[in-house]
Amino acid sequence: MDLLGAVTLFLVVCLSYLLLLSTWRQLQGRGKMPPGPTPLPLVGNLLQVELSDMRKSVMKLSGRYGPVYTLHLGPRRVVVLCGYQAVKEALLDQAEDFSGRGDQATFNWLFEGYGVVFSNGERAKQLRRFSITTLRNFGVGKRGIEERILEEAHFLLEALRGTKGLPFDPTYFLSRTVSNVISSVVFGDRFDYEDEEFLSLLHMMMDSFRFTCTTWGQLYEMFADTMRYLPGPQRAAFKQLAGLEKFIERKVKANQETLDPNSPRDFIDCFLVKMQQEKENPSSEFSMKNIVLTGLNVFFAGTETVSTTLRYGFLLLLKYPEIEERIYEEIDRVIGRNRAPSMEDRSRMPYTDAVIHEFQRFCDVIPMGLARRVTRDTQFRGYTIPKGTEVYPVLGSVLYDPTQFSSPDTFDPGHFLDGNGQFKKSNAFVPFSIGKRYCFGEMLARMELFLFLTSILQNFRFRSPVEPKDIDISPKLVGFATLPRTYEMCLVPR
Ligand code: HEM
Repeated sequence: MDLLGAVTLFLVVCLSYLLLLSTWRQLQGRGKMPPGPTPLPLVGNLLQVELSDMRKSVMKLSGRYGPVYTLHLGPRRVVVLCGYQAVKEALLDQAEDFSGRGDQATFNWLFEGYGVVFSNGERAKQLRRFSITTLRNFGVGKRGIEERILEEAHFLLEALRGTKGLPFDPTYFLSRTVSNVISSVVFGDRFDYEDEEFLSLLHMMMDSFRFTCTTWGQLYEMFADTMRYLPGPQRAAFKQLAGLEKFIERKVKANQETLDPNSPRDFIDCFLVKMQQEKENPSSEFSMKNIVLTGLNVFFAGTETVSTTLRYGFLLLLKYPEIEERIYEEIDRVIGRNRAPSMEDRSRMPYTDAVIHEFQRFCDVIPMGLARRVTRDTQFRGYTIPKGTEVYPVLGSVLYDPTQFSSPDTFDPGHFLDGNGQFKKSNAFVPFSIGKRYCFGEMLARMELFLFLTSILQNFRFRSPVEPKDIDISPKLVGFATLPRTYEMCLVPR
């Protein structure tokens, strides 16, 4: 055998060994893990999923392997939970076991386990408790924030009047407005709609969020360890996240310089005060890194989710003008034209409430949920899931569960109405997830959705520049989030 032959043989033997080792490792850890498609070495189940629509893929696989199964996203082994029953049994009935946080690879590039959303254990407990209390102290879930939302609605209506009935893309109208509500809490003030820095922050949030929904973003979920060092669209997302981090760092510094511990102005001030109070406590999680990343978590989570829901919801109303018509009737009957809407009106507006619930169900903004992790070796439905294993509670599979909703693929507010036209709750309404790590922005989000929608429809009628029958309400991207197609609309004063 010549030298070339010997080298080739050596390489083939090495490669085969590596492939066998990788397969053996993947299979070995399985024990009594839930069943699932057999993974290939290195790439896992890459060939069994459609990266352009992970929600569809994971739901299809559940048809074959059942509501609880194991999936290999490249080298990442996750347990997938599909359907109302499985998600509820895990996240509610075994809440403590499933209370850990899993990875979201794009965001992990920046967060690395810090900040309230992506932390685990004691850090997550301290940051979550603090964040909930502080938001409440700034009026979230109470009258205080309602006034702030209505004030912001006023600015929005003003800006919308400026469109003068001409077609416009509502994306930034909505994100500026929504973002200003959470900005008032986190930074103590709203931004002017024309503020260049504000617009660039919104772009950074929107673009990095969008990246997580693309095929490339899903590929990154699988091969982040390698791809993070390679060129590609992921680098633009990192740059946007870094830009957001820098902005919050500057805000924290400015607050530090002018802090009066006796009268905290915003979330950041409260965190700074807590840092001072706990500076002698070695197990305190109130650190510089956590203030910046928690501030960014709340700012980001409070912006993209609500504005995407409204944007998708408006498209649905353009498609179904008869539904819009019924909301007008309810607004005119309950609120009238001479005063602003209030949260007290909601219980007397079952149809509007049902439409908003149906927006959230149909839009399925976070379709795969935010990955969880089991906090200890966990017995679940006869399987053993080892401590630390990641879990995907597929919220979309609950929101579209045919055992819970009569016609899940149809946009129908009737899913939330009883025979008398009264609002009907559903346990499968889980866009904010459930259990120990459920979204604590839920109250705020629901107030914003109701007050912004009713304020706009009290003043304007929607018109679509294209025929309703030609409007495509299927999503443009489905990945970490579900995003609607880009569209234009016109507003006619009522
Ligand atoms: C339509 C609006 C919203 C939707 C659909 C939504 C959805 C979600 C979902 C699915 C999770 C994961 C929960 C889990 O793992 O169980 C979550 C977590 C979270 N959300 Fe929201 N969210 C919305 C609005 C907001 C708002 C307005 C805020 C601002 C306060 C916010 C802040 C958070 C935070 C901080 C977490 C992490 C909680 C934790 O890890 O303990 N969200 N959200």
